[in-house]
Amino acid sequence: MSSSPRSSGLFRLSTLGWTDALAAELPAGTVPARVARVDRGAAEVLADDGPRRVRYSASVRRAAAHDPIALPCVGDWVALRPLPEGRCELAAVLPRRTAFTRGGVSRDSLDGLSGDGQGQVLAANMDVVFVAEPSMHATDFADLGRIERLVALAWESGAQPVVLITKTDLFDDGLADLLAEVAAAVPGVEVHPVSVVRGEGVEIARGYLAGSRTAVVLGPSGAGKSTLVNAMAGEEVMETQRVRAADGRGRHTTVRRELIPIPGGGLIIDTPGIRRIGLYEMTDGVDRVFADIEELAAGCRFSDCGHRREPGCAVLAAVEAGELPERRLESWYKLQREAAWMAARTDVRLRREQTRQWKRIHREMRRFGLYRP
Ligand SMILES: Nc1nc2c(ncn2[C@@H]2O[C@H](COP(=O)(O)OP(=O)(O)OP(=O)(O)O)[C@@H](O)[C@H]2O)c(=O)[nH]1
Ligand SMILES: [Zn+2]
Repeated sequence: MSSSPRSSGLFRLSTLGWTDALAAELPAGTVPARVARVDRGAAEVLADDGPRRVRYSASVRRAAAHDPIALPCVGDWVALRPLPEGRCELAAVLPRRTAFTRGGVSRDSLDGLSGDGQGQVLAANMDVVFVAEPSMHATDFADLGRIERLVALAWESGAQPVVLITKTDLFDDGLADLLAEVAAAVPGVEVHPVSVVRGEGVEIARGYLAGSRTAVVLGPSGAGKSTLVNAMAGEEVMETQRVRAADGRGRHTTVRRELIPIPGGGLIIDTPGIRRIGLYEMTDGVDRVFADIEELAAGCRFSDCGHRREPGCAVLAAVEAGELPERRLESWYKLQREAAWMAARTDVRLRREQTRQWKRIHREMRRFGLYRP
């Protein structure tokens, strides 16, 4: 991989977000690149000399088989190791500064909760998480519960959450009320109306990328994520309204997840709409979304108040007084339950993992004649 002065590789890398801190993590004999897209066992990366498709090294594949979190994902900085004939392999994923991780989804589900305790990283090393929620979706208004869930995950990612209420041109009346309701659902988070049709909010969204910052856009299918990314990039970079040729049902959906450099600076990651997004391991993501309720709870008579029927409950009093929507209280219960369930699953998974490792060690000891039960 030559980096002639003409191609000014370092300049190119810095526009992709490369920093000295990252340079310190780069293993000897490798060169850096940023993942623009992943598919089975290979990634498209942006290196100093342009895009390339690279396969995963054996050690990356092994790590990923052990824990899917270790799989390269869009936004990752990776180390490429040169191979013969000018090819190279993806030899390592550099430590992630931030990561948006959702709980794994499996077939078994319990009480409406599903997951196997494993996570999937949807995007890494972003500074901002845009939570895109349509103001109108079919006949429904913006889903506040979905916003709360995605913002909790966004806080947990380590990046700054920003809510974008999209397609506001479809909304005649009451937009200001809706925006106020959304703002109340995510205290401390900036909320902006966006209409690509009217060209509203696009510049505000672009402003978050100033200084080679990276943002990811997450939200349900049809939220207008790709349309917004196109407007920000000023060109048709994502396929929108793509008709599925095979069955002709006319469903449009983004099939590729991509890291897109924005003219004028910054990068944006588009993601396919996800129907159900489970919580992953939570530290304070849920607490931050419900900071207002946490604050109210400090005023409950009992310090272990469950806010269900206890006397002197300040949370229930706020619901009674119409200061706290009951919907929001229910949403808090639900996300707390899910976070606790996920934590329990993670514990089970870790224990199982340890047992597996012990069994392997015992097997090997036996093989080498070191272990006699
Ligand atoms: N009225 C209106 N329609 C919009 C706006 N933005 C996007 N749309 C339309 O909404 C539909 C979905 O837009 P997309 O950009 O494909 O949505 P997406 O969120 O990327 O969807 P997935 O790729 O399935 O996740 C398309 O028909 C767009 O033309 C907007 O600001 N106003
Ligand atoms: Zn209480």
